[in-house]
Amino acid sequence: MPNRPERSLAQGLRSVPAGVTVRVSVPATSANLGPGFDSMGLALDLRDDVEVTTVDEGFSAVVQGEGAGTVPTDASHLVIATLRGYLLERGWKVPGLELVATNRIPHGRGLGSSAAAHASAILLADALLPEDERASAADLLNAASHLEGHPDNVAPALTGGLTVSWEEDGRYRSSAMRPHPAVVPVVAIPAQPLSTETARGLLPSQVPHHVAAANAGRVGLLVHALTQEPSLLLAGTRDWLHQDQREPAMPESVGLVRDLRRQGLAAVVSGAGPTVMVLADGMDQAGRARAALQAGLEGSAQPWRVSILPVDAAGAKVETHRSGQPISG
Ligand SMILES: Nc1ncnc2c1ncn2[C@@H]1O[C@H](COP(=O)(O)OP(=O)(O)OP(=O)(O)O)[C@@H](O)[C@H]1O
Ligand SMILES: N[C@@H](CCO)C(=O)O
Repeated sequence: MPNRPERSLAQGLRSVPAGVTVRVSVPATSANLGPGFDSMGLALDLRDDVEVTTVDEGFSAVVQGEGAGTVPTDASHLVIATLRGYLLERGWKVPGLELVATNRIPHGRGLGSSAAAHASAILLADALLPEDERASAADLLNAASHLEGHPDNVAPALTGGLTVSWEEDGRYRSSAMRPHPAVVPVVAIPAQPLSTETARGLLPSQVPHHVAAANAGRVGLLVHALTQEPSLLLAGTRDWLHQDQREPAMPESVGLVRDLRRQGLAAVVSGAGPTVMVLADGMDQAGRARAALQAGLEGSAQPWRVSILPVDAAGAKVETHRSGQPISG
């Protein structure tokens, strides 16, 4: 059978043959959405496209767009390293890879760039395997979430739309919903990044019971507001668990969120920040949110990109091409 992998007796690993091309396209995501820390996420219409081709030897990456000139272009590239690690866990290896990434998701801004990279790697690795070796969607979500450390970005990156994720007995799971069509995300993305690791380091290990209870109530309301009644988004996005605690690392963003909320706009810190996102109720409010963001950022010492970033409903897309055969979805 053409392209059938051969067993490597030396390591007991099977090898993906050279000449296989796989492409993946994964959307940006905004996690937390206010009170849903490490559980809620929304896919946004901005994509990273990654293509890998298996070759006889060597690992190299060509990176265009976001991260070009800063991320590694050798075997330590996040997608290449993650892809190889996952294949190894599955009992496979790849002799060499050429990767071409067209990145549009800015790094370290709270828009799920690392989750998109982890999801891309797992999907690409899975697509390189023969069909009878492929994992289920639930297993792919679990694997990518473990790499990320939490599932809130990975889940919407895979399924699109709005997701609620949870962990049970060491396994990550997720449920996807369709957001109400009136919900329009508006983002303000600063030039200066903030690593998720730094932002997580500012969180307390414990919170009072009444704080946890208040946040839990707002998450329930948030799901209702996002899917049924967007007029409740301001109340539904109220958080006490993480945004204020992270203010020292992103004072401008947290100050802007407060200012916008006082104006009646459902503003949140996107993911671990420092991007600020307003979940607007309809296009008129989205226009007001954009103007309010621009006004609030006048005089900032750094440039910000303010734009409407619609919800992505499609999630990740994968295409495979096996030596000479047409690309298949
Ligand atoms: N497409 C990519 N290719 C290579 N490395 C990447 C890619 N995307 C992210 N990274 C790595 O991940 C880092 C950013 O991850 P980090 O978790 O700090 O922020 P984020 O994922 O953009 O934001 P958040 O998790 O808050 O949504 C980058 O600095 C880079 O090292
Ligand atoms: N829930 C995560 C999202 C960023 O990866 C956080 O806020 O730290």
